[in-house]
Amino acid sequence: MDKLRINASGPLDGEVRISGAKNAALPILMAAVLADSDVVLSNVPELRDVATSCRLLECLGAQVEQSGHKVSIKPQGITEFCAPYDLVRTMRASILILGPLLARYGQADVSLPGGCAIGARPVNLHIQGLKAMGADIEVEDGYIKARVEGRLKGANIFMDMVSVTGTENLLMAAVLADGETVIENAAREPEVVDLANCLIAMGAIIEGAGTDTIRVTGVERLSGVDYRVMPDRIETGTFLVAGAITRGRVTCTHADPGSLEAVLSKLEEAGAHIECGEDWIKLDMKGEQPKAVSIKTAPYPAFPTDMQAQFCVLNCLAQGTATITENIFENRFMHVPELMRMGANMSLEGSTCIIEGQQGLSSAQVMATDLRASASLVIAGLMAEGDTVVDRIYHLDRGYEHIEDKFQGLGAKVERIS
Ligand SMILES: CC(=O)N[C@H]1[C@@H](OP(=O)(O)OP(=O)(O)OC[C@H]2O[C@@H](n3ccc(=O)[nH]c3=O)[C@H](O)[C@@H]2O)O[C@H](CO)[C@@H](O)[C@@H]1O
Ligand SMILES: C=C(OP(=O)(O)O)C(=O)O
Repeated sequence: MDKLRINASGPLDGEVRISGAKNAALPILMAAVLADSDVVLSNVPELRDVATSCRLLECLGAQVEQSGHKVSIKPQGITEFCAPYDLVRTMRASILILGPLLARYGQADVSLPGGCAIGARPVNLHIQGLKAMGADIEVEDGYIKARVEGRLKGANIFMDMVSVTGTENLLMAAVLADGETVIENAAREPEVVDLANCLIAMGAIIEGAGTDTIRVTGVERLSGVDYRVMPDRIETGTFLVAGAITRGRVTCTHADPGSLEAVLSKLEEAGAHIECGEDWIKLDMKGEQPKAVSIKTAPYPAFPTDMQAQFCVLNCLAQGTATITENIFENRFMHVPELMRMGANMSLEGSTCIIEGQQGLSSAQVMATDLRASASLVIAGLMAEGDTVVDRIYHLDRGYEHIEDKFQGLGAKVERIS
């Protein structure tokens, strides 16, 4: 099994090209099921989750060709409607196939995704919303079995909690439903907006994406599309934090500064000098140690839970003491004990982590437990004397494209070992 070996690297310096967003690419790949002609996507990151999504589409009968960052999908041949356990268990976002299959073909059997390292992650809101649109749904033998006679019906849906994939699933179901659907308390994440833009380019009628009320007027058919996936704001944030903790200078190109306001404002509070252009962000610490910053995660536009682990590391290496409160997932501090093994001064009180900053960390063999926890251990290794070895990096390969090459391009000592 692959591992990453990281050594103390001095200030990072240089440019890194940001890839397409995993969390936008995955729903958009699933949306191809809704089209009645070819869908061609560009800026799709080469990630394990993307490969899994392509396998899932093929398993349904679609023809999928992947060449670099381009994925072409011919959805016309879909004749199977089951997302099997073997695929779903490796990627929770497989649940995003439920809405499109049901809306387009009236049936879907999707293995129930299990709990995972960061929390239980139920899908009750996805199921309730689809039921409100007229679907019959049973959970049997570990599968969500959904059926509808004819088209789904437009409905008014109030989501009890803000759910990103829940909003996306219901949005993809609503675009082919009969009549108007209103999704209230919808997620406002930029990836929801990217999906909505792609659906609109396919012929869907959607208003309000990016606000908490999305209105959809269902249409009878959607056509294929050529669509470019938005830049990955979490990958961008991860490289900026790596620049900040190493007191370096990092420019992210092909990025989307508008999707990162909460993160950039916390980096500025930490003492970073930030400059943005239309599609680039430059961070310069001018050789200074960052200052500790307190954070509370919450749905967009507030601070993203997917950047929480990386900011834990920033605080471990900052001047002062700060608290980080995780409000989205009940078990998303799995990186804390690993960082403590590297000498970090941290303690947990319920959903809050209290962190006292210091100048450096010590190396250790550490284990990645989930995607962003893994990223946090890699950046921690950049400020630890000796070899830090991060095990179980298949989590990282789910969400970061060529991570070791990108870090090497910034002067970091990060290498993949078998
Ligand atoms: C593929 C993708 O886009 N993944 C992102 C998505 O995950 P995902 O869409 O799975 O996360 P949600 O926004 O749904 O989860 C938010 C909260 O709602 C709860 N919940 C959700 C659905 C439901 O039916 N019932 C329920 O109780 C969850 O347990 C969690 O506590 O948003 C998360 C929150 O920004 C990010 O960390 C993930 O990177
Ligand atoms: C939790 C994440 O992803 P997923 O929802 O795909 O598990 C993430 O991207 O940090």
